[in-house]
Amino acid sequence: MAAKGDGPNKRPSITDQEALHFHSRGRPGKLEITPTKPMATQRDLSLAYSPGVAVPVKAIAADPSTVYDYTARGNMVAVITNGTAILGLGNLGALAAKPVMEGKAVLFKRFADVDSIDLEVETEDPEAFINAVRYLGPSFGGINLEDIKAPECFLIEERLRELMDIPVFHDDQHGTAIIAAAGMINAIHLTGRDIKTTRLVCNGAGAAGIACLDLIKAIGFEPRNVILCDTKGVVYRGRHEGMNQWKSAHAVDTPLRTLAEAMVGADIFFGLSAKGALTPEMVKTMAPNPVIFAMANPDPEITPEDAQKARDDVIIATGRSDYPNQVNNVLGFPYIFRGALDVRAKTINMEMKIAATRALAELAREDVPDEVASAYRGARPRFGRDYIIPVPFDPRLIHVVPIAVAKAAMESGVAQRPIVDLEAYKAQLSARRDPIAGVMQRIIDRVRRTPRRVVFTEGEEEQVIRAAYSFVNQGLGSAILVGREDRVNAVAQAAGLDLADKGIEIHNARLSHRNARYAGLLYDKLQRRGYLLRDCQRLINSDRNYFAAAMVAEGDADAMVTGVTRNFSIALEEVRRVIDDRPGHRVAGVSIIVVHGRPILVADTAITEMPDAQDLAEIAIEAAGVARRLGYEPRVALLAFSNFGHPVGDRAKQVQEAVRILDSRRVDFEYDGEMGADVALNRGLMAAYPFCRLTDTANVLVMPAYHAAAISTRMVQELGGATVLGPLIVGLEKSVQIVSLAAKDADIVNMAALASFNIGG
Ligand SMILES: NC(=O)C1=CN([C@@H]2O[C@H](COP(=O)(O)OP(=O)(O)OC[C@H]3O[C@@H](n4cnc5c(N)ncnc54)[C@H](OP(=O)(O)O)[C@@H]3O)[C@@H](O)[C@H]2O)C=CC1
Ligand SMILES: CC(=O)C(=O)O
Ligand SMILES: [Mg+2]
Repeated sequence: MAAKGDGPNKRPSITDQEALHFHSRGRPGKLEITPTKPMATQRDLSLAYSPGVAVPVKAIAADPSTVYDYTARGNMVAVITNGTAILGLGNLGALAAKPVMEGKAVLFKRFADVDSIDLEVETEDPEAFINAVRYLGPSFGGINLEDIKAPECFLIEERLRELMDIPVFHDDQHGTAIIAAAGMINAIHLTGRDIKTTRLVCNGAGAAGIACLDLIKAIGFEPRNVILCDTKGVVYRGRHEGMNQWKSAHAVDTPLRTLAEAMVGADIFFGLSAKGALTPEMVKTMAPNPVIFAMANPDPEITPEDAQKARDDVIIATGRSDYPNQVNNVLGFPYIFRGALDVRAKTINMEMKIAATRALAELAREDVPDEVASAYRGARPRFGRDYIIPVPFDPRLIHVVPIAVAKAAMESGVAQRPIVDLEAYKAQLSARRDPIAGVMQRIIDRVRRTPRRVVFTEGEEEQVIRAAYSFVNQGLGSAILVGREDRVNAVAQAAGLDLADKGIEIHNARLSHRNARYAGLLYDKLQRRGYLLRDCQRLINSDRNYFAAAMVAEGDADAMVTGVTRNFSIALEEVRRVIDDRPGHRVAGVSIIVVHGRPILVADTAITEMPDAQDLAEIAIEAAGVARRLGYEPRVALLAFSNFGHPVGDRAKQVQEAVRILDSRRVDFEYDGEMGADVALNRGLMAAYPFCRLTDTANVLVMPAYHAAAISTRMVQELGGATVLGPLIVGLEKSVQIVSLAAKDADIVNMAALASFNIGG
């Protein structure tokens, strides 16, 4: 299993020992169950369990459809196997299948927020297996059958589909077929073939092989051009040995008898059989520009190295994540079930499978975001021989494939709960994958309605150019890039982006006719701080932060985004030399932390190192203002290490004083303190202080000092799986946001949207 290499498209090294350690470290295995409701108090217990639980029981008994309102059924899929065809390792039994099934369950969650549990059923008797599964229907919204060998898998799936009123989907059949067909559509396109005349050989006549042939024929392959092989060779009409009805359906009239004979002149090879089944000699006999999908796991029918050694014109895909072109059902099952569950589809039919296939094929042809480039270890993939199918880490999959599947379910009449507003559905889907997306969506909607001019300061950086392009392309506003025109255009061109087409302006700070005006503005501000006019001219000419900030200060742009080439504090210092604080406001940093879909604002995460009581009160007011602008009614907790006077400490006294200042200022939002973070965020603990003025857990946390704020936000990000947006700068007269040095194009777009939303104003 060891693999070697580094750099783009090279195989990372994984040893057997690392794989075992990965599975055994910490809590053994890969998944655990987390409750979605609080279980802290006696009252919680009474609601969740007896007596409260009796109420939904009766409601469901009276109206079964309410099970989706009161239980987790609607988002719960069972991954079920008997372990008779574990990957390409063969029949190793139900117990040995558990790591793969746990893996499928976590992929469901990771990629599509579908909850899932693995069930390993110890029987090879199809009837016993069917009975074990059929009665589990009430527990689940869908059944994902996995690694059950052919031909029993066909019988089992067919019977369960008849018996159960929820989607039953054998992933190795249909998941594999969908991904393979999507990759194949693109490979055919790239090699200029016609689907009607393309010749395909499929080695492996089991679950995956048979389903692949069913699907490719449904999308246009001529049956006479498709040859199926198994351990006995070609499946020809009239063959008796090792046959079954599913193989017979794909048998052809042919004198060919062996895989080697079938491969002569073949355009495409599908390998769904076993390691090493395809030899370099066979590859040499294929048609020009041959396409090889060696999909056996974990070891393919032929390695890409051997295939490429045999033919330099080959397009090769495998089922593995450590080579380019991973044709693996992980691209399908999470998203297909997502779409099916969301419309409460009765089944997953051919129309839904074809819709998923086409959506995946089309997505691979689009420009890819930075997140995909990182998954490819920095080498941004472009549609072509080494990128015919999206990568599993593509963040667009979650809002592309489920929508296609859901629409097809609605159009083919199997959706029990059709979705009317597909745009809103798309936003919900994005939020499942990226918690910040939910918070951002309302901002994006507002920004779209009042588009602004945003200056992207570091205009020669590729991720900034991509962000500016995407900002305009999404209809969020217009973009100005600061940089040398020839450099900006060269980077844009290499990235395949036409800036002129989007009306994106480029301003070279050194050559701009506005320089004198901007230098005058800066001189007005800095002349009594030791700066000469010529110093100001030099700063405007040579430093993009000064130039862009002056542009915003002078009203030539509405907002500014910077930060990918300079440290946060340095960039902020430069901006503040040009842009004043907003009168009556305080400049502060507010971060948005999202954990389990719950957004919490934390301040001050950027500016005042050791705030006094007055500072803390002002920070609370700014942070509450941000919460309101984001659409949340603020409940502000002023934090300390103590709770309402105990234990006593100097910092705590500052916080108590800040609360008194807020009292005297009669602010119009809920606040209280001092309290610990646990009391602020846990209703049960807060209940121990019945005089606490917050009506519910806090959604704004004011930290006693910048250190505590910065340390705790980074800790929850690293240890607690939280997503953090910001710090957002608030309290400046003009809107400026500073991204982190590692910001990707999507992060920069988010910050540009926040800057346009005037979060900083
Ligand atoms: N990349 C992906 O996403 C996926 C890959 N796969 C891979 O496909 C393979 C088959 O899986 P699955 O269909 O579930 O398994 P099955 O047990 O249902 O079927 C296996 C099939 O492969 C055939 N076969 C086995 N060895 C050879 C060989 N050396 N030459 C020709 N045919 C052979 C068997 O032939 P016979 O009928 O004569 O016994 C049988 O038809 C596995 O390697 C699996 O990892 C499966 C699902 C998804
Ligand atoms: C990927 C997968 O499901 C298999 O190889 O069986
Ligand atoms: Mg499988």
